[in-house]
Amino acid sequence: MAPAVDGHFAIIAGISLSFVAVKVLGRFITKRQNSPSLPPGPVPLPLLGNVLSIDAQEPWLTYTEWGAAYGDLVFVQIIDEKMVVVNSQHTAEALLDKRSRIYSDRPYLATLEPYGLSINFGFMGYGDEWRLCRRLFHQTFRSESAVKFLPIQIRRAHEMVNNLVNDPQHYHDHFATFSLSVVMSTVYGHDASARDDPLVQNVVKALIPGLAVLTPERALMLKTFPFLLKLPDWCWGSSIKRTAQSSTERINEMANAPFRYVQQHMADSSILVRSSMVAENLRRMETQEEVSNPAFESTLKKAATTATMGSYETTSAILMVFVLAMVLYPDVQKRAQAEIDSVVGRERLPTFEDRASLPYIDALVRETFRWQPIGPLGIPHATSSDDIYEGYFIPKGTIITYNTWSITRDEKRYPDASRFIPERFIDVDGALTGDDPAQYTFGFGRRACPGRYTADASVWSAIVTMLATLDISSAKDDQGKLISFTPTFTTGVVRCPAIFPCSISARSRTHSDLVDCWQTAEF
Ligand code: HEM
Repeated sequence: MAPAVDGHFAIIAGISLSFVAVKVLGRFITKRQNSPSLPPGPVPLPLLGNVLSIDAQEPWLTYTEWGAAYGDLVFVQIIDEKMVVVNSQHTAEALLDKRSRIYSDRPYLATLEPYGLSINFGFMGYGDEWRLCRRLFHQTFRSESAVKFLPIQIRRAHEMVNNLVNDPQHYHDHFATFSLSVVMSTVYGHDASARDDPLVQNVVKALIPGLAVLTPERALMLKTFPFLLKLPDWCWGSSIKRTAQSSTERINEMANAPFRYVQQHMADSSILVRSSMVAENLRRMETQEEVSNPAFESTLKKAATTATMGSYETTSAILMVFVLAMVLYPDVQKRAQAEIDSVVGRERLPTFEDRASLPYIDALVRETFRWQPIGPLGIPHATSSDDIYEGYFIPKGTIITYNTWSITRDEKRYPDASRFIPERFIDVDGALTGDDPAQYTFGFGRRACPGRYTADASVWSAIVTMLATLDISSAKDDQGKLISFTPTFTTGVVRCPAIFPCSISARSRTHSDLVDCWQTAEF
């Protein structure tokens, strides 16, 4: 009988197991059916994902094409990384602004630590240290505080025009000096000399090679082969380690030298210390015992260095875009100069008090930010937990790339989008429209650019002063023939027009006299 019992038992057990298996399978299938899927996207290859389909030089062009094929949200697999590309302002706001609790992290970059770039809080993960850096930064650069820098910005713009008239060939260098001299004043109270300033040179020495290594390929290489940073000096391939070490040394010097400058000035009672982000916070640190000094000092140094890094390439790249537009669209330049002449006259230079009466200049500034965005993909965010948006599953740790380029190329919003047309921001009454590209060119949510008010004022003061005093046009060769060129752009953290031939000169005798006045004026 025993075998019969066993047989029954086996049958019952079999039926039960099958029942459980069917139940589990049923649940799995229902879950698969009900569970949200990843956003649509191109089919990935095994191991490599979609890497080979992406334009390596201008990835935003590929993402814009995919946006047209798959919609606002596109899922992309890059080797073992998940990425979601956001192709519209509306969806970027819905995720990065309205759900900023989830979408404010940054992806891990294997290049940051070894090259000394982790000092930049713009690349830090979302956490307490980032929060403290951002708070210190915000105190100095929020819109109400940033107004106190306006006189410095105007003064530096005058100095820049002076440099441009005297040495027009090196226009790009003068833009870089302008952008760094503004940030050096605001952050360290340092009045940089117009040329060859040692603190400015430290920045250029550190950042030109430092930012160049911030490419996704370099980060991927170090993530995949971290031993490259540990190779002994005699070994082939150890140059990467040495480049990383020297980058770290240069960045440390760039961070420490201006900090020491403020501390030494504060210690010397005979020197009047200019108000600046670092001086104000060091003073506060002396009076607030509860602040842990070394930790606070290190955070302050990070916030200050990030301001320099955040300003360096961005402001000068926008001014390069402006000059390119003036060379290619001379009628725009004429209309802008006519507005300045009629509102400000030719006897004085524009100031911020004139800004509200110069709508065409503001439209031109907006178009400069839109026409050739200097950050076509901004800085990527990352999710810190799982999310579901409009039925799509976005897993924790996904890289979120918002495609600013595709927003600027939306033909419904910007007809003839590839042309430089400031009039698109002017309404029928001649006033500015409500469409301001600052809503998307400075990023989104809690990580949106905290330097945008200073950036906007620097760019406006530089552009209005150049338009008031200079003529910018195509360069001519020795025979007087126009030199034609096809604009090209650098790629890297910031997309900037590569140096192109152009002619920059004072608009008239009156204007060159004004330039001479600034040269001799006591500021
Ligand atoms: C033309 C000028 C500029 C443009 C177009 C620009 C644009 C941007 C963008 C797109 C981001 C990333 C935002 C995001 O992740 O959503 C960013 C971040 C940042 N920018 Fe700017 N920026 C400019 C100038 C400046 C200036 C002048 C400063 C400093 C005074 C600055 C400081 C920063 C900082 C600190 C961050 C990192 C914020 C964080 O991660 O919390 N930027 N900027």
